[in-house]
Amino acid sequence: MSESRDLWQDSMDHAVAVARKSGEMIRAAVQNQDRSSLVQTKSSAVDLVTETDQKVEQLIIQSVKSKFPTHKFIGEESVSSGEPCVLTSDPTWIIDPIDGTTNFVPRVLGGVVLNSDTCHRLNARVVYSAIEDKMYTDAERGPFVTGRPPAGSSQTMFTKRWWPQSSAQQDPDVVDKIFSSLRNVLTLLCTGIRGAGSAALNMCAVASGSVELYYETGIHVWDVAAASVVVSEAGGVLLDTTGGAVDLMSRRIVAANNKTIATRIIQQLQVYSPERDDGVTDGK
Ligand SMILES: O=P([O-])([O-])O[C@@H]1[C@H](O)[C@H](O)[C@@H](O)[C@H](O)[C@H]1O
Ligand SMILES: [Mg+2]
Ligand SMILES: [Mg+2]
Repeated sequence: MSESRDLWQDSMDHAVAVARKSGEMIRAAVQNQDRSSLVQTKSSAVDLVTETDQKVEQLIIQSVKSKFPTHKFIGEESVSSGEPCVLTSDPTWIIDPIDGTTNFVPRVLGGVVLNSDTCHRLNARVVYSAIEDKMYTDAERGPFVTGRPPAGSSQTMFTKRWWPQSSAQQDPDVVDKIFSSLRNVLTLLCTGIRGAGSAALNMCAVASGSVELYYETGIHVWDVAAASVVVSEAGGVLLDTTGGAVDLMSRRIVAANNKTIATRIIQQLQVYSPERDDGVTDGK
């Protein structure tokens, strides 16, 4: 085994182990009737964080630091507390301790509370649906081949549901663009629309072939970093909502079963551009 393969395997093993520990913490919090009293807000009154999000992120960071002291981090709650959101060429763990906090708070569960993390540059990644106890780690096994054609199939009709999603928006112009895009795509033949309340789980649904498409603007790098690797490895397609190559810091993403489906939807979308996660403004 090469040195980089060893590091990849070590990182994957560690990510899986710490995701399982995080899952125990999340499930214990779900049993705790009082946890909604620990909810705070971040960038706006509808941007929620709980004590569990913060504790899980610290658990992951401390655990990874003790195993890989030189690795870097981009964590949702750390960035929210003022840490930089910068991707360098160093191995970097991109952490979303709970993806789907707005479901976690009122205990609307059903598999939408999860932990995702990824070690950028090694492509080690884990998306763990803590409530379902389902680990999305390997495109060759597990949930990806349970009788459904996975992403990457040649199916080009919308025979299944597809999942657009939007986080809360305060800007009426942006809301107009969201509804206009939705009106355009609803006129295409599809069997229905859904949203799990978790960007990462929506993308894993594309990877596993449960749905054909997911798109969203306003997500952050930690919402989609790990799941992007899962989609790619399952043979799916990732693009920017502009039709260009996906840029994880741009906060825009389309994940689809194949390029034909992605392109048909992109033609219907009205593009808007939230402030990038890395703060870069030059022409993007
Ligand atoms: O805040 P969080 O629960 O980690 O992540 C959110 C979820 O993925 C949600 O589905 C998506 O619509 C938001 O854009 C994300 O920010
Ligand atoms: Mg998230
Ligand atoms: Mg989160």
